[in-house]
Amino acid sequence: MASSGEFNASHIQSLLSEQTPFLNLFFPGLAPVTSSLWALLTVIPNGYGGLLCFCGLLLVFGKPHLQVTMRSIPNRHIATTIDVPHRDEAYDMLISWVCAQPFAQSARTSLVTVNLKPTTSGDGLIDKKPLHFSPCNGRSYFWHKRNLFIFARHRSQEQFGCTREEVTLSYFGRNSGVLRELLGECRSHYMGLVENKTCVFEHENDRWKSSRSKSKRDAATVVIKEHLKKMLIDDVAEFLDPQTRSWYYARSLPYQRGYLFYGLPGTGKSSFSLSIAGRFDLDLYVLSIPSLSDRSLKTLFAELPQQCVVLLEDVDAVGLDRSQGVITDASSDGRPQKSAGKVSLSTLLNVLDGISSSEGRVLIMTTNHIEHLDPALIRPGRADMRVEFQLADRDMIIQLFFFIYGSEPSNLIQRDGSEDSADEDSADEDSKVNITHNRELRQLAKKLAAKIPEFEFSPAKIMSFLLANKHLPRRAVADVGAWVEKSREERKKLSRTNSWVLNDEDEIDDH
Ligand SMILES: Nc1ncnc2c1ncn2[C@@H]1O[C@H](COP(=O)(O)OP(=O)(O)OP(=O)(O)O)[C@@H](O)[C@H]1O
Repeated sequence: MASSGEFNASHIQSLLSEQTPFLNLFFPGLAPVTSSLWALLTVIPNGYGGLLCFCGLLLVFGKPHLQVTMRSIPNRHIATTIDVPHRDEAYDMLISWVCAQPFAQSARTSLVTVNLKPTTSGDGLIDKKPLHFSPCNGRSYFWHKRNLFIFARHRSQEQFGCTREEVTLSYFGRNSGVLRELLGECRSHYMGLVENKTCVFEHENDRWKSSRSKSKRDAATVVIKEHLKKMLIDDVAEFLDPQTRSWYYARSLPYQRGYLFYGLPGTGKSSFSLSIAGRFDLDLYVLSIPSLSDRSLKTLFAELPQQCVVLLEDVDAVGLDRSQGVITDASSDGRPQKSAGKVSLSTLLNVLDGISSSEGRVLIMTTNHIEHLDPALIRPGRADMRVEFQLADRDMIIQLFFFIYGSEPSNLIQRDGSEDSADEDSADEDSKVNITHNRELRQLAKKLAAKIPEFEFSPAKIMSFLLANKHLPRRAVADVGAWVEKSREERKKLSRTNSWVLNDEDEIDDH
């Protein structure tokens, strides 16, 4: 009579032999390996040993699948998760908070980035190229307010070299309020970082991407005619007033306002747009028409938030033809030229008026060539105000001088000498030095303005000259005559080169 041990061994042996074809089903192509392994198993007399080997094999071959399952169990049944889209500002909020946490410093796989905003340290000094480490390609566990969280981030390379990123935040528990609270904390942290800054968004692959946060630009730092500056700021303030919003809604009018800033390059159109966004604490969304297609323009406009400033640069680069799929546009010299995949006028007009246009939008279009714009683009409703940004006149030159060399209010320049002497009589020693300094600055400013011809140079050009002498106002005044001559020479040379290029192009076209 066979012992029970023998019976069990032979029973298990036969059982296992029956599994071989079944195993081949799971590991196709590995028949030689699996059959010899089973042969090995079947000669093991002890059934438990065989079972152990079976489990071991399962572990070896099924490990990847097992890992995924084990990982997804807590996610599905124990944890609460929030996905954070890569291109949304919520992502910046989360990442900037994560970077500041101790667990981010000790993560085994990190992503290091330079210049993640902002770059100013606590004491107000610029922290040059700070490094930021954030956990990457994996999961990081961290405790926060007695809850265990998982920060998971996976970066992968997509087509055309784009990086795709998936970020999730989970916590072990079923109360989604905990995650929302943490994200609220991330938001407060981020808002603290961007306080007194203007968030600038640019486009990347048809999506908005927060590109940088810039210190708010004070309107006083952009030198344009005072009455124009005041008119524009008052107009935007009035538009953004909640009462105006109700007024628009009551009449079912689209709550939008458009401006056209035109003028030569370097006259402050973009700078003033930035200062408007900063003044009203709005984000700035920058679109450059030459780098867009019809499709991307539509997508980007559809994704604009409710209240923001949209800066549409170089609108003269839009197609001249109103039809879809336009093939002509205006070149910088004004002559139509062939182009492909550019924004057509009809698409631009549609997105400006379309239902996808955001409410409370302040649209600023800029151009160097107002004469090339289709009247439809700049009619009231699309461009409610048209403002010319001019080359520097005497007043602006003096303002630029004080902007660089001192904080003297520009209206002091208008005073006559008698007020100076009255000031001087009542001043103590320290302020006497200041008054003498101010008086000298005023005289230097007037001299400089007398040497630069009005309406010939852009504020940007004069600014760059003054910046080259930023601590030397007297030298600036002494050198300005030579600078004017040199700049004129350069301009002549440039226009000669341009006309050669144009003539050459004409000849090529004729052939
Ligand atoms: N009116 C101005 N007051 C102060 N700074 C100015 C002014 N105009 C230009 N600048 C300076 O010159 C540089 C270029 O100015 P900005 O980009 O605003 O000019 P723009 O008119 O928008 O030029 P473009 O038409 O080429 O886009 C900036 O650094 C800005 O600070």
